[in-house]
Amino acid sequence: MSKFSEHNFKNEKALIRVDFNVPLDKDYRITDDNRMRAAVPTIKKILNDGGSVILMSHLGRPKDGPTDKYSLKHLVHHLQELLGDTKILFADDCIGADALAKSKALQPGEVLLLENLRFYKEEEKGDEAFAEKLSKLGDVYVNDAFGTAHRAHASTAVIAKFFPGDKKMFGLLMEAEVASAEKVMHKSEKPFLAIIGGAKVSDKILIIENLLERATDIIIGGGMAYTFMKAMGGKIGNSLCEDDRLDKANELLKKAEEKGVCIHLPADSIIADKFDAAASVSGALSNNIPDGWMGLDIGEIACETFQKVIHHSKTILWNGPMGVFEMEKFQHGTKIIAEAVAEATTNGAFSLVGGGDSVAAVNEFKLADKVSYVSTGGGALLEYFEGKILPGIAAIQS
Ligand SMILES: Nc1ncnc2c1ncn2[C@@H]1O[C@H](COP(=O)(O)OP(=O)(O)O)[C@@H](O)[C@H]1O
Ligand SMILES: O=C(OP(=O)(O)O)[C@H](O)COP(=O)(O)O
Repeated sequence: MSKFSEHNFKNEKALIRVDFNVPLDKDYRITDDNRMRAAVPTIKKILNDGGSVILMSHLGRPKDGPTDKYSLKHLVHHLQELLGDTKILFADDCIGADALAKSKALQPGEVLLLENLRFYKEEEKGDEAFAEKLSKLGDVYVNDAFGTAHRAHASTAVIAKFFPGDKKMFGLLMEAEVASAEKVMHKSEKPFLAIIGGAKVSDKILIIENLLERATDIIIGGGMAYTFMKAMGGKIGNSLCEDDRLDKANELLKKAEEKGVCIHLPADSIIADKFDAAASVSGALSNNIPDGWMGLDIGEIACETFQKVIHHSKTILWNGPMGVFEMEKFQHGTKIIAEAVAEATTNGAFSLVGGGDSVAAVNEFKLADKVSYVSTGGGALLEYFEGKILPGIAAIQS
């Protein structure tokens, strides 16, 4: 494995796996370009060295080969805006004669964007022959797709074997993602707090289990808190609950006690009479929610308790909102937690925020630059903190 910043790309064609899997509206306008912007420093360093760049990515989950809806051609215009004067070409296939000819003719300072890798089923299958064909397009392989690092696909993992050790490396984004995730996972200064929220316990069981080995405190908020509340004998009305996970919730609580990890659940909640922005709203203890009502945000007591825990922590990992923050009436808790994490960061804590909704929340509250690191990974970051080896990382590090 070679170090990106030490590599001189002059006259080289760098084949970069990026994660340009960005959300598009019905008119193909990009509604969140974070992942594209995050790849720009890597692209610019190569161009500034006098190299050229071939970008490959997936977009969405196309099932039936080439589909206009999932074409990366919709991204060319925005990429041009992000890269200014740089000449950008598009190949309407990611392998084959046209892609090969365009990559061969690419001049230093130019960028070639390839069509969606997932138009070939071989990509997701991790097909070796397909990976080898992709590898022919560049002299150096750069993996900058942290958002897709949990996939053992042809372009994210298998392709690495077709490049020698000094011609495969992480890009700047991947380096930063891996460094901040490793800092939290393996070098966390204590007290280490994990804030886990969002809708479903089932999505977060493995991460909680793994964090029980490392964290000092775990705050559990959002819809998933009510499964824990019910498991402890509470009355949760119509709040979100996964009845098939009640035993698991109890098991996690017991394990936490045995390991001396302090689990913090929201003592009180903002409750609503329906899941609707126009619902009637009231407050209740989270273990005594009246029938017909549901907890959609954490309450004031919970906010205060959680703020205190956040302020005395030195390492903070945050994944998942505290309530239905998409509706204004239920975003208070998530906002308070975001502000507390930002304050703790100002006071010296290291904070890592990841997951689509938590990142959307810190962006909405304009706090993204007040936390230590905002990850571009959703599933990838979760799997990392579940303790899994991410194929996209392993393929470069091995
Ligand atoms: N109390 C709640 N009841 C129902 N849904 C909730 C509640 N709290 C949070 N949610 C929902 O959880 C979703 C986010 O969960 P999740 O996808 O796990 O987070 P992330 O993307 O940050 O990992 C949001 O759409 C939010 O509205
Ligand atoms: O958006 C992505 O993951 P995420 O929704 O977990 O953040 C990545 O681009 C991976 O996409 P995939 O889940 O279709 O493999």
